[in-house]
Amino acid sequence: MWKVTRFAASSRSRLFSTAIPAPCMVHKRGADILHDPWFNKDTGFPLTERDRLGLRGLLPPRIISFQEQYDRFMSSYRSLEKNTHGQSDKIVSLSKWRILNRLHDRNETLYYRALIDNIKEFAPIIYTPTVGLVCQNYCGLYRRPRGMYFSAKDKGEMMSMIYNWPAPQVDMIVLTDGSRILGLGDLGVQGIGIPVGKLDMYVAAAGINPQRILPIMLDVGTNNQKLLDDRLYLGLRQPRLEGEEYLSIVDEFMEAVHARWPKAIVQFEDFQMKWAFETLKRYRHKFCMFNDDIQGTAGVALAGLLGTVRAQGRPLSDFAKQKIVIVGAGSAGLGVLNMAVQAVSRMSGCSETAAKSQFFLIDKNGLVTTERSNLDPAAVPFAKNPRDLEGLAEGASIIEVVKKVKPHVLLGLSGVGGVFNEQVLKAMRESVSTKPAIFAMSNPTMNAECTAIDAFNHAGENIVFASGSPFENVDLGNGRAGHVNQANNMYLFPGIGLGSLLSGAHHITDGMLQAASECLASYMTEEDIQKGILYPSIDCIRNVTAEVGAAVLRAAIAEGLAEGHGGVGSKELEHMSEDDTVEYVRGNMWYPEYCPLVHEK
Ligand SMILES: NC(=O)C1=CN([C@@H]2O[C@H](COP(=O)(O)OP(=O)(O)OC[C@H]3O[C@@H](n4cnc5c(N)ncnc54)[C@H](O)[C@@H]3O)[C@@H](O)[C@H]2O)C=CC1
Ligand SMILES: CC(=O)C(=O)O
Ligand SMILES: [Mg+2]
Repeated sequence: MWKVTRFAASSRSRLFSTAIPAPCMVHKRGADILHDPWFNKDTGFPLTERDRLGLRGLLPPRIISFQEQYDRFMSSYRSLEKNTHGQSDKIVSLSKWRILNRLHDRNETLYYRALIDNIKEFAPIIYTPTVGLVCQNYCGLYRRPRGMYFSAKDKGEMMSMIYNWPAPQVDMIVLTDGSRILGLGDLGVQGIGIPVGKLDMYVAAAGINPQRILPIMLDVGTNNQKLLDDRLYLGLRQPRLEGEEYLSIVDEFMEAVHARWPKAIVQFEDFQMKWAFETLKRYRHKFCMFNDDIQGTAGVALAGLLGTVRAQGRPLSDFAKQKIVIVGAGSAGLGVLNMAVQAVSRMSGCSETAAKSQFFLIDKNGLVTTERSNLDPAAVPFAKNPRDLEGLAEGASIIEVVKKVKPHVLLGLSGVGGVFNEQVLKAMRESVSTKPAIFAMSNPTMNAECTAIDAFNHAGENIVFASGSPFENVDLGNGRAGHVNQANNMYLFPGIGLGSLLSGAHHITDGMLQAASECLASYMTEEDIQKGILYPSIDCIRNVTAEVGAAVLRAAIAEGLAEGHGGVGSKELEHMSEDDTVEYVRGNMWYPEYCPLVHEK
């Protein structure tokens, strides 16, 4: 099941091709085209197109090639880096975000080419950690809308509103209600930055056509008093809707989307825990949707946990013997626990009840046991019976649990920066593992449970380390480096979305998600794993996504759910070999290059 294969190292930097891409129909002319980032080529419009589209005289006469436009942009970006040198991280990051965002607003083809070719450098700006800062400062940064906003005041109108979106077809939607943005809490309407950033990753990693993506903010109010008091706040100034009132808004939105684009995939993102689980249960058998924080995160964490077993030089079946402490019993932590327990049970043949014995769950009130009152129903199955705890009591602290359990893995999804303090990290030196693993998965960087430097300094140089937001590798002296992995759901959600889309399945099953995780787990070579490298470099993300997408597609075919997509039917899918499926997925990835524009009245 867990085959180890090596795929082409990088899909980066495709050459600037000379083949002429297929033409693209445009319903506009003249200045309207220049103001539409989907079609705009700025100074790149050739003369024939300037004539055909009524652009003559609206642009400076010299025609600049795509390559030259790209070089100009990168050179402005490098100048900005030089000019902001020495300023605070916040100023530098926001300046970088602004210059990228301006390009995004102006010319999407050039923007996505720059993003794809520099993904390692730009992902931390358009995605975590800078996207968190952007959300926090959204009202001040706001210049023009991106995506759609459905608010509680739109009740009864959503079925017609959805037709206000100008694109005829939408394939991928990322939806948030802004209630738990990264580890930053309730940011209300300002959370729209997250769907925008996630969909940028969809375009860059999965090659979803940017004309077919739709970021959505469902504004049902906010409980963030600071925002409610802020006169610049752009969202509804009311407390969040609760209960049936809340669900009726989400129901109406989901029906509206489904009515216009029945095949679109909807990714739920950064919902507070109660609604994350409730909406997943409510919609997963009715619509083609998934919750990235619960399901995408689980798959990435499981791949990393299995990599950790391999890094210890042990067979994968030893996963069933690993003691794992999970700090954070929210949507992400419980998602990981659910998937990990299922994997243990599957791999060892034991019941899920038996499989749970190796996991220890800690939340803000400490170790979760059956003695806890008012425990969230989603956490109940993982509460420990105090009889099995050999001295650990309900509510035991992280340090108490780590000292007693001596876990192989300490995994944080608490949203609390620094909870893996010096004492906790030092206690990991007593781990029963020769290569203990520390996963500080909370985002953004400030909310990571510990820094990479602290982890290697305090827990020892033999650890395996992963964080949700990027850290530099750690210099261990004598030319040695402590490798920092980025355990982030970005390695899976683009492939889950793309594979599901191409399968034409009506819903996303556990089997499809498991296939995604297994594919990621088997991506790394033994040699990399021995160096503590659990995940591929983000430079390879397009390749990873093609593999993951194909794995999801094959799982849908195996389950008899694949109905096909865009003229490729279920029979054709069934007859594809494994390699054909990967090529089929790859062949469906959009790549940014200027296509000839043809005006259609
Ligand atoms: N790396 C990745 O791919 C992902 C990372 N995350 C990150 O995980 C974090 C949590 O996300 P959710 O589970 O959705 O949030 P959540 O709000 O649903 O859950 C947070 C959990 O942490 C617990 N907690 C809070 N303070 C604690 C403390 N001092 N000690 C121990 N536990 C504590 C809470 O009781 C709760 O169980 C966020 O920072 C988010 O950015 C989430 C999804 C993916
Ligand atoms: C990565 C992600 O989805 C989160 O931190 O919520
Ligand atoms: Mg998230």
